[in-house]
Amino acid sequence: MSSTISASSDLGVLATVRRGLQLSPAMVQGIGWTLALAVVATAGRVVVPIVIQQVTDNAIMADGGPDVPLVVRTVLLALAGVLLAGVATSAVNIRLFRASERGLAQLRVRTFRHVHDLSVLTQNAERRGSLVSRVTSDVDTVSRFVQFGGLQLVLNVGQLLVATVAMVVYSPVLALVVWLCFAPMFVLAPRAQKVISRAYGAVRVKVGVMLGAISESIVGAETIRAYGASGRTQRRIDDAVQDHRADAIKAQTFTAVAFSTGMAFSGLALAATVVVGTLLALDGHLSLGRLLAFLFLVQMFTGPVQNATEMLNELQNAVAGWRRVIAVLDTPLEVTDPAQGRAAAPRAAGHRAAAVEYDGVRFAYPGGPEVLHGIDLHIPAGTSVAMVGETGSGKTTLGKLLARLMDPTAGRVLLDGTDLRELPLATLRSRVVLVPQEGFLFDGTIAENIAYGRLTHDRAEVEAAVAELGLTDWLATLPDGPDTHVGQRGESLSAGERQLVAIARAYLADADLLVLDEATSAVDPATEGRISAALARLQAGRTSVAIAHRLSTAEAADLVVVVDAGHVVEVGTHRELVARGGVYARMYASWVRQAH
Ligand SMILES: Nc1ncnc2c1ncn2[C@@H]1O[C@H](COP(=O)(O)OP(=O)(O)OP(=O)(O)O)[C@@H](O)[C@H]1O
Repeated sequence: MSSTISASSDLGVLATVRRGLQLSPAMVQGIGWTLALAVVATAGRVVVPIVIQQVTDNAIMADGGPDVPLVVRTVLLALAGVLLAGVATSAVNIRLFRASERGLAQLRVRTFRHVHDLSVLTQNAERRGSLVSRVTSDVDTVSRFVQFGGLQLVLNVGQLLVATVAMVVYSPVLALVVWLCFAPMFVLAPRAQKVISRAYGAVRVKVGVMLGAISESIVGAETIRAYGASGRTQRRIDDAVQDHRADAIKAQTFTAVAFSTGMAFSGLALAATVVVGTLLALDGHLSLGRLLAFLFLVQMFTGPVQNATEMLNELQNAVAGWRRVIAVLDTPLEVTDPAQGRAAAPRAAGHRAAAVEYDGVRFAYPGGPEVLHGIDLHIPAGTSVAMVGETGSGKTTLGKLLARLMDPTAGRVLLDGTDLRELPLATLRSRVVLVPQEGFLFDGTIAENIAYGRLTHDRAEVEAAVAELGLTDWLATLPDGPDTHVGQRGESLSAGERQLVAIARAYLADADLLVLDEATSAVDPATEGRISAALARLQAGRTSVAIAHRLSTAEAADLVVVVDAGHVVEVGTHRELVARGGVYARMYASWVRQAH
């Protein structure tokens, strides 16, 4: 059964951060030094209040009148402290940037590889645009936090601690007053954090939906136009954008409320300090210098508390992003490499045909009914097979199982007696090649697209393959020959030309077993002739299973397999099956009637 990717992992905030950091170890490399530098940077910030206190109490208010040399000495010392703090701050910045970029690159690569390895079923279940958003925008929210918010968090926590220590040293009573003013916030903050966290989680999900809708409308632009569905598509995108907007505003509103609440508490703390501090000073419990220094310290204290809401905002966003990335990484791979991971068997020079066996194969698409009901079928090595049957009978599903794009829900598919699940994927991919109806062409030249079959850069190999398939003349008719650009997804080529490129690509891949999903698009007779000839050469000496849409393919095949409603109902040569007068004979008779 295919697993679908959950919208978001349900790990708690701390667990998410811990897991996120484990996934990008480079992010925390050298963090000890960075934290040590951060301590220096924050300690430097407390220099100014201390200087104010020292200068006021010991120099300006000195018993024998102002002591100017002491002022100069203290200020110079302070200057050195502030400079050191400045250098430490920029070092922290640079180190955090470098580490986070390295870590995020690890995360992107890891997530992308995982997405790539997920079975086609899982990828289908999750809208592709949404997957793209996880590798891009979700990782970016993590990056924003790690690079900016993370630094602020480190510095602010340090500043909070340093300010608290200095306040306690100067006046424990006033320090208590400040803490009491903020006490309600410390109680409220975790609750606010939960609400904000949920709100940002919803925003991340909506970003995925929005990107999904937009990318689908771009990929399917032709169909949308052809069916005059622009209005409907536009409405779907508009709705997705509006949904995202509504959720983003909600999340931002929560953040704004939290921020202004923080401001109110800060104002309260400052006012209380002025009142209580003045009373203490009047009673002679607090010097003027200490009172002045304290006012600065309160600012140092409130700064981080106010920033905390902003950081909380970024942290929430990052945690939401991290959770969605983690959910992708936690989706189990279905089509896994065999646990023992034997190295790919060295390829014998030249190809050799492979025997295929379906052994009690059953299959159901995720959440759907069973579509294959116990298939038993033996295909001898070197046979060309045509699978025929009504639309929806299960032919393509049988082909996909053979290329192990997914695994059967029960039973086994064997290649030369080995269960496909036990073959290292590298071996499987080199031995079995699926030629889909519409082979995906990448933006590049024809030669590059053919070379994709073997990831070769050897032009001679490509040209030899083209020649062996009898396509040299055809290629010469194109504007730039093999260097003709195919455009995005091959849109500058005709459907027939795209098929020829796909055939040449498969030929170069030199597999032992070919799974051909026959194209249904009609092409002109000349191209049709070329395709048939090239296909015949491609199939020669190999085992091939064609999902046939034309009975002419079945006529030419060694073996015809008739699939009906998820069962194999007839197997034999074309002649045998016509003579048997069963399902195939009826299909053939009706095809002959239509064709003539
Ligand atoms: N990705 C999918 N998710 C869910 N159900 C699917 C999926 N692909 C195919 N099916 C269902 O599985 C059944 C078999 O489909 P399959 O594509 O194998 O048929 P087919 O014989 O190849 O049809 P056609 O000749 O039209 O290509 C159908 O009922 C189809 O609706």
